[in-house]
Amino acid sequence: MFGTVHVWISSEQVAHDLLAKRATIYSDRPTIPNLPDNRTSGEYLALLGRTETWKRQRRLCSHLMHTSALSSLHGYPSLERDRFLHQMAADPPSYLEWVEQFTSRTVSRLAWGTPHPAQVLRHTTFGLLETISPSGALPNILSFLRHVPAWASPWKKKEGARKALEERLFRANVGFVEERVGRGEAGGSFIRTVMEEGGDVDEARRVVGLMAIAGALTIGSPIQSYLLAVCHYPEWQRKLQDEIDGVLGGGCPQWEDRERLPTLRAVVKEVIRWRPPVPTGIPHAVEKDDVYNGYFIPAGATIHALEWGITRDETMYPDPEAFNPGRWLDSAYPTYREPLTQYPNLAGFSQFGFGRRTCQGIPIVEQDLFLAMGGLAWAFDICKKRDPATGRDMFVHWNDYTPLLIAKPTKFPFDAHPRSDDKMARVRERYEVARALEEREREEAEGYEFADLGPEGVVDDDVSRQSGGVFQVEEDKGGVGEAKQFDAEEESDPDVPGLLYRGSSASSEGSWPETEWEYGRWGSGSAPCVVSLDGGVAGEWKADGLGVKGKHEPEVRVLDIPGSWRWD
Ligand code: HEM
Repeated sequence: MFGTVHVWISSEQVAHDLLAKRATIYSDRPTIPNLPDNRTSGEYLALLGRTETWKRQRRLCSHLMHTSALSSLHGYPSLERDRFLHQMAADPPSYLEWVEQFTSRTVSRLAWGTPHPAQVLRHTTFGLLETISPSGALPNILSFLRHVPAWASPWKKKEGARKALEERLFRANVGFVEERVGRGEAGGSFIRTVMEEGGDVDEARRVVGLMAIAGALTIGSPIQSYLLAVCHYPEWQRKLQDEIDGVLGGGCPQWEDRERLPTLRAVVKEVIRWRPPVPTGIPHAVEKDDVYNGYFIPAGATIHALEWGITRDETMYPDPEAFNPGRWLDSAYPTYREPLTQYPNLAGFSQFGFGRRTCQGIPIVEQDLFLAMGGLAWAFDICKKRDPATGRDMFVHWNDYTPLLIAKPTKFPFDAHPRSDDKMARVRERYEVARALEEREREEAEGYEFADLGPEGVVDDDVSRQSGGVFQVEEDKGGVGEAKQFDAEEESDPDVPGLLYRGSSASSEGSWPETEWEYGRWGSGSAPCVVSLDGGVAGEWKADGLGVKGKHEPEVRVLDIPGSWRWD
């Protein structure tokens, strides 16, 4: 393809033979045309070539993950899960937002001991995903476009602005931990561990940043796929609920219960198999000419372990299109393994890659997914939504996923019926604990400048925008919304992407928490966003790939428009 040889592997055995057994030559990464220094810059460990920097960074990443796993990830996933269940109970249609808040807040806590950077992290991470995905930026397909000079390249401008913001975010986060360590108030985090051990904080800033990036957007995919799976396979939701109720006698699954909940672990693993979060894998590169089964593979070829294909192998996964956690629990299946107190688990699963480049985040993935899916099954009966007009189930797609490197199901309708009043009372109780902590954390962070990102960690500026203004909006949410300050930015260059609006809103009657909003103008997102001016609809567009970052998918009425702001 345009002068590069690509090798696609859709068999786990072949992937293992090449990428693991011949790891000495198959552990490099290819150059990403739209991020041409990815192999050398030391910014993103997962994208580095097989260099000394990669080896050092991978060792550090592995050490931090191990240390954190030993302390059960400081209980952060469980704390955020309780908040997540509460959000889901309050407003199920906004599940995309709640899922992403759950994953990005959890990983922010793990990385820096605070959830505060989560919103900006989501923003910068999504941008990086676009930068490196084949479908996210044209130079990744038409590689000669990488030679377009920076001033003329919309991709370079966009990436430059994104990177600058990310850099400021990561520096600010590390500064925050430093300050808190100095005061003896820092919660457990990867960065704190490095500081306590006298490690290289400068390098750790990048490694921990990459770990946060890796966790912020990936884990949401299987949580959303779980919701999709139980809409199509309600019998597995029932089996899961039977196990949870039978074993825990009404309690909500905690990480300590994992040995006793094999069905829950099987559901977690099967969701990942059924809908691989990284369906095309992250490519390796081969450093020397090689021959395998009569095929010549030239040095420099890009090697893709096609995770999707691997999960469709009928010898390993009979009836592969079916969502069937039973394949991990019943000795009649080739994937069954004993003892069930330990298996199934995610260690060594093909979906996390091969050889020396395997994923380092499995302890986080495993705990986040166990708690999130276990909590959802414990609290809700998820089912297809009934159309009030026809009385029929509304359409839920089967496999309509987003096109970037990390694939997620596009939005679909469902109902989340609370399973009992008692459970909802417990959700509220546990949320109160999480909320009290959040209040304290908000106060702590108040005096701290998170890279000038604003008191709520909202993106404050972006070089891709060229002028700005401030105006007021009122949101349409059953008449109980409080109008809040909104920042709007005009973009004079329609080809330069960026946020058009951002701001925050809160209910004046306490019916929903303060939330942040971001609206974009173009991109691949699917949430429609309507903006009206002076009561009339002035424009309608899809929110950018970030989706609508607030809790609502509202109509926004602009009340006051500054002279500098122009509709275009
Ligand atoms: C559902 C969630 C996740 C999935 C499906 C996933 C999957 C993957 C895959 C397929 C690779 C490439 C492996 C290869 O090249 O052979 C990878 C690499 C990596 N992952 Fe994950 N990952 C997930 C979450 C995480 C999390 C939470 C972290 C946080 C620490 C993480 C850290 C990494 C790192 C550091 C690498 C690069 C390793 C290297 O290049 O040496 N991942 N992951």
